[in-house]
Amino acid sequence: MNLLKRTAFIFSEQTPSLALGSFPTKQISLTKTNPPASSSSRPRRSKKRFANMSLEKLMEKFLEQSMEAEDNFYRLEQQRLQAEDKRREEEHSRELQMLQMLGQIFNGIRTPSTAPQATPQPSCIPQTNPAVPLTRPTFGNRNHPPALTEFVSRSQPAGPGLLMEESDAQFIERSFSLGTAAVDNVIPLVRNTIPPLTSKKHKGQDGRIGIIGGCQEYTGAPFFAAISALKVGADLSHVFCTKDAAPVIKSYSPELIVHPVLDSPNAVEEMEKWLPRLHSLVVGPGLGREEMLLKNAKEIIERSKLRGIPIIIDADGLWLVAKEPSVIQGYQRGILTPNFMEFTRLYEAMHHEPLDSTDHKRSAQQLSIAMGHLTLVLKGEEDIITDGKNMLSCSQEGSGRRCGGQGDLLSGSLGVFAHWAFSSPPDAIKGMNPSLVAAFGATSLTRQCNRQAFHKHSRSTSTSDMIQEISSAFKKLFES
Ligand SMILES: NC(=O)C1=CN([C@@H]2O[C@H](COP(=O)(O)OP(=O)(O)OC[C@H]3O[C@@H](n4cnc5c(N)ncnc54)[C@H](OP(=O)(O)O)[C@@H]3O)[C@@H](O)[C@H]2O)[C@@H](O)CC1
Ligand SMILES: Nc1ncnc2c1ncn2[C@@H]1O[C@H](COP(=O)(O)OP(=O)(O)OP(=O)(O)O)[C@@H](O)[C@H]1O
Repeated sequence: MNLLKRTAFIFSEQTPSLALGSFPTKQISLTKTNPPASSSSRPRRSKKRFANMSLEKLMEKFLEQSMEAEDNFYRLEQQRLQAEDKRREEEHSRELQMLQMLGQIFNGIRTPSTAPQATPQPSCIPQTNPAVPLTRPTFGNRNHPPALTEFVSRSQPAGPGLLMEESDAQFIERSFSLGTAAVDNVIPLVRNTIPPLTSKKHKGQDGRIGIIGGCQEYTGAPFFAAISALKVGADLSHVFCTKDAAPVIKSYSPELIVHPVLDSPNAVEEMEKWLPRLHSLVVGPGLGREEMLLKNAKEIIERSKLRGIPIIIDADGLWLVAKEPSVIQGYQRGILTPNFMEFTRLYEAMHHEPLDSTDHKRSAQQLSIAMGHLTLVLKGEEDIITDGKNMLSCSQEGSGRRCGGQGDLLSGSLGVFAHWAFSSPPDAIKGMNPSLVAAFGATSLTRQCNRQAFHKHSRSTSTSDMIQEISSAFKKLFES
């Protein structure tokens, strides 16, 4: 009723056409109607009721028409999005065809007589070797080299069974840790990957991140990952979770786009529709270990690999990898982020022998190599980051507080850093593996958030407190 009174006030203060835009002025005249001559003799109350009744009708009509207008708007918007999707897919498939042709030409130049002829491929399903990253759109205001340059410079063979420059044993012996020096050496590279904030860009360009996870038991983990991605600088954050987890996750934040599809009968198709729009995928936070959910997650990983999307695998996603390493093995845009427990499980699954826990760096390197030089982030007192050839260690000061969910903050942020790093030209990161740079950015940030939050909340520090620190920790590390 208060709303009605307020509306009546607004209408009566303005001209009809200003008050209701395109709504017929006839209706407005209701509010302007002068009371009948005899009204002065009526009791004051009934006059009020009469006025209210007119307003109710007016409001009803108003609401009806605005709902109609809204419906029209959404219908048109949906048509626009569909057309946009189609355009992008065609563009994407043209780009892939071009890359495949260039790849063939390039192979032909390197080994003219022995290179096998690639069989023609359907335009929209690239058969690109997953070890060869696909180019992705670069940031608006940078003079990036053309796609060919990036393709050629990053198409060094790597992965299981592929040629490598040194033997695996040599890699291990040659391993190095940058220790504290890494902070000085790698942070500037992380900075170089961060897209500048300009008025020239549109929503989505700085990152559209997908999180696969969220089930009946775990709704916090995908939320932490998705909101962290937004806070780090992604424009849009999508969560693909089960039907019953969706309303819960939505209720935590209106800023997340939540798809209740992970347990639907056509889950994979539902999620795949979104892949062309996603820049990176984080698989595992709060996924759970139910067979059907793991199967859907596996299938979506396979389809994302075909599109060259950076894939971060954490938590229950690592459970899946321990059972079926081939799902991600050798994919050069894959990053695993195990805690020690998850690391041990993976190591033992790959090596079929107990982990020698005296030398974490060596074990991490061995596991990365066994996984086809996948980047591995072994979290702990010191975060060990390795792709089997190079090793970084992040010892940014954190705190002694180990509340659950910190790993989710890490994997969500890594989704964004990975997109930025893979979209940067090689010279911005001095030819370093983009996964390593991204992982270093995300671990430094997580630990800095932990430190800052602990400073304020000490033993009560929770992951939500850490997420509140993302903005200032980010500024401190990368923008000052
Ligand atoms: N709010 C939410 O919704 C949150 C939900 N989450 C979600 O929960 C799901 C399951 O994830 P998880 O990590 O609890 O499962 P799992 O790997 O079986 O570990 C279980 C046991 O392993 C041990 N352990 C753990 N870390 C260790 C270490 N560093 N070093 C050594 N041991 C270690 C420890 O054993 P204990 O100490 O009890 O002997 C622990 O109890 C997953 O989807 C995740 O995303 C979380 O993200 C948190 C916030
Ligand atoms: N002992 C430690 N000292 C300092 N930082 C640590 C320590 N252990 C973990 N961390 C940091 O905490 C973050 C999360 O690691 P953690 O091992 O808690 O992950 P997790 O168990 O996968 O988390 P989650 O609770 O989300 O599942 C990492 O950035 C890591 O650097």
